[in-house]
Amino acid sequence: MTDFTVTLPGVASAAADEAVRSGRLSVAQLLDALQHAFVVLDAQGRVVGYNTCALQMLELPAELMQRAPLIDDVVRWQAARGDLKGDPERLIERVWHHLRATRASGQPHVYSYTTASGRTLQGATVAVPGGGWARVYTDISRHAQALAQLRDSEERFRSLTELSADWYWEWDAQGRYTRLEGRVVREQGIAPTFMGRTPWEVPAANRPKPEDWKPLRDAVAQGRPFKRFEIQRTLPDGRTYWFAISGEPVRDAAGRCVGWRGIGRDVTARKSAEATIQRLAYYDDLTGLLNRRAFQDRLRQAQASSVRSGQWAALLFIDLDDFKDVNDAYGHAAGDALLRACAERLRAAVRAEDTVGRLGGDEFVVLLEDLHAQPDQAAWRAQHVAEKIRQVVQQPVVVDAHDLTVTPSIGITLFAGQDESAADILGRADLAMYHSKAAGRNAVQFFDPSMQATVVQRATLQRELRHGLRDGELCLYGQPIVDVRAQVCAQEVLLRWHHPTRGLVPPGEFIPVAEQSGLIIPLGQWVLQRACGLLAAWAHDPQRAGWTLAVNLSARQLRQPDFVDTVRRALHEAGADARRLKLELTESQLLHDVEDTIAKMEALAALGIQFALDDFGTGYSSLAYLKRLPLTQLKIDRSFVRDLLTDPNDAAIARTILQLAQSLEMDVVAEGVETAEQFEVLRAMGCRLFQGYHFGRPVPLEPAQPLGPTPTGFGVTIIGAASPSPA
Ligand SMILES: Nc1nc2c(ncn2[C@@H]2O[C@@H]3COP(=O)(O)O[C@H]4[C@@H](O)[C@H](n5cnc6c(=O)[nH]c(N)nc65)O[C@@H]4COP(=O)(O)O[C@H]3[C@H]2O)c(=O)[nH]1
Repeated sequence: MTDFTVTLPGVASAAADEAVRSGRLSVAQLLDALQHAFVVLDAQGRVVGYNTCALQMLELPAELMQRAPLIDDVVRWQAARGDLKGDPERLIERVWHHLRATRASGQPHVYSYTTASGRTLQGATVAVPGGGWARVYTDISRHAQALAQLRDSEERFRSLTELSADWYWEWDAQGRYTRLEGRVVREQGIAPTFMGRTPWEVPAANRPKPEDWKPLRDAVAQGRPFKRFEIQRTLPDGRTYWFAISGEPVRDAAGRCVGWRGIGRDVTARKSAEATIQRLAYYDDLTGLLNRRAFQDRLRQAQASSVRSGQWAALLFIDLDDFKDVNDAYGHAAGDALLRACAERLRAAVRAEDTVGRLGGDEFVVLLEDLHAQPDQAAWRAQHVAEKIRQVVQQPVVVDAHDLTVTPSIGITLFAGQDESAADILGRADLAMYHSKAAGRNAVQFFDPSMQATVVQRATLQRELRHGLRDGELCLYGQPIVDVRAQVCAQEVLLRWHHPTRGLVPPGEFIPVAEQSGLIIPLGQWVLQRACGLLAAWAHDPQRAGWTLAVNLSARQLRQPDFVDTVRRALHEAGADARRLKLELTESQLLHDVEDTIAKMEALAALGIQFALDDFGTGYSSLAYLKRLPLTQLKIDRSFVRDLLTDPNDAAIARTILQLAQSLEMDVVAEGVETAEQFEVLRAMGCRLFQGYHFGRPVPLEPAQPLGPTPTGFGVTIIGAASPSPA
């Protein structure tokens, strides 16, 4: 056995090199210490050197190696033991081929094999000067094992993604897909669309808006894991599918997020099952309307929201009269068709935000929310909708060439708040519906008798108002507006209705009825025409020629598309001076469709018409918005004037309005001035125009009355009787 004393530059440390050089450490010992096996062959391929590690690692018997065997014998021995697989003679041929190739090329030959005992060795053969070879072996069993495990795990992962509905994905740190794996990915052909893009860059049916992606993008931005983020996409073949992705950040050694990985799961089947369950659980199969359970839920929500909004809501209970007869006479299929037609008509008769349900059989329910803060106004609106429903339901439905007609009996109840159960409310509406049936069917009844009375009264009033307008029962009164010297400079037109049996009906009672029924349009037009007529007549009267005439406008009038033309025509036909006409609006009227309102006001202002803002201070006017309107006058609401002398708040409000008007270059009229003291205080505050009982109550404007002295002694001239008329 030869012991080598060679220097291996770069392999051993300088100290080891020194130790070897000085003979204190043999190369064999050094390689033993490094856990490398070392075998040296001479030019004939005979083993001329080896270290202890070679015997252990290669598991070669010392007797064999001490005989200085040919490499051929060692190979035969190893093949016989099963370390090397194949025919020994062919193996020997291969060994020699590599030995020669190594010498010819000067390059080492590196190879690995697994012994019969399961050890994986990596060998490197180098040609050494003088014609021999050195072979160094390293035991790489642990590394090979780890590699095999990794291969196994990759294999398992691959079959998992092949067999399951889940797929695997990886993103870079920006959330762009960098890897997609799995059968589903292949089958759905999504990889070309996804790769290199973030999920939010690929269109999704359920997330059309950028903010729909916020939860996912936040998780990515903050490096947080996320679970089951659901996305609905349309496949290239047009089918829709749903998937849910879950992921976690991948971090580098410093803990920085360098990317993401996770799984995507096809949840289409679950989604469609959920949709079916939802439909079955909440919707009526026949009509697609909400079923009883879902409707009761909505009713409870409506109760909660009425608490927040302070608005009344109504529940309408609709039962079809004699529906059973249709079923008996024409069969169930015809009955079903009729129910479906009714459902459609109900849906069409209400606003999109109202709720329609079917409780079963021929019983339908309609929920109307946010009707009004006042119960009687809410009742009136509910009645209006119920009447519309009554009309549409009784239209014939053609089924199998038969004209089928049913009439509805409708019960209404109003509710606000959560003091009663949804079942109670339903019960009340149901009871009211029975009253409708008892009252002869095809009718609408309220549960609450006083509500019923109000609604009936209003319906009567509406009918009578229509007749009253036709029969000349309405007339114009005027109330003077005076200046600081208490001289009349304008009049406000106030409508009066001389009812044949009820006497004088105040406008507060009939204007809302006229507004709701739409009668306000012809009524308002009539007022405008008469007012213009008056202005034209005054133009020839030196005492009144300088007066302006203020006319109240309703919100609905202003919303008429041809409103500007209507006013222009009224002025033109009467031959009145537009500069003498003032239109009074309230703040709430201006809130509706601001741009349209401004456009109309500007068109009218261009004709010379002036605008006053009535009841100022009681609404929500924003100053920025006030500045945009062509207003010339603010009217301080009489509620502030009433307690002016006793309530410092009201005084402060009045003063502020005056200052505000001054800065906006507008006039101010103080309304409801009833005493000389109020007049004095307001005058001292800088108010220049006044209106109120102190100067004159509203009195008939037509036919024109002779002017007379004022009873207040302020030198005010009023039109009409010398004594105040009832307002
Ligand atoms: N307590 C008190 N009240 C005073 C005093 N001075 C005047 N009033 C009353 O205050 C109301 C002023 O009219 P408004 O604020 O425009 O309020 C009007 C206006 O909004 C509406 N209205 C009247 N005529 C018409 C009209 O032709 N068209 C429209 N759309 N609405 C009208 O009806 C409302 C009520 O009118 P009226 O009952 O005539 O009531 C009038 C008038 O009689 C006072 O010193 N003390």
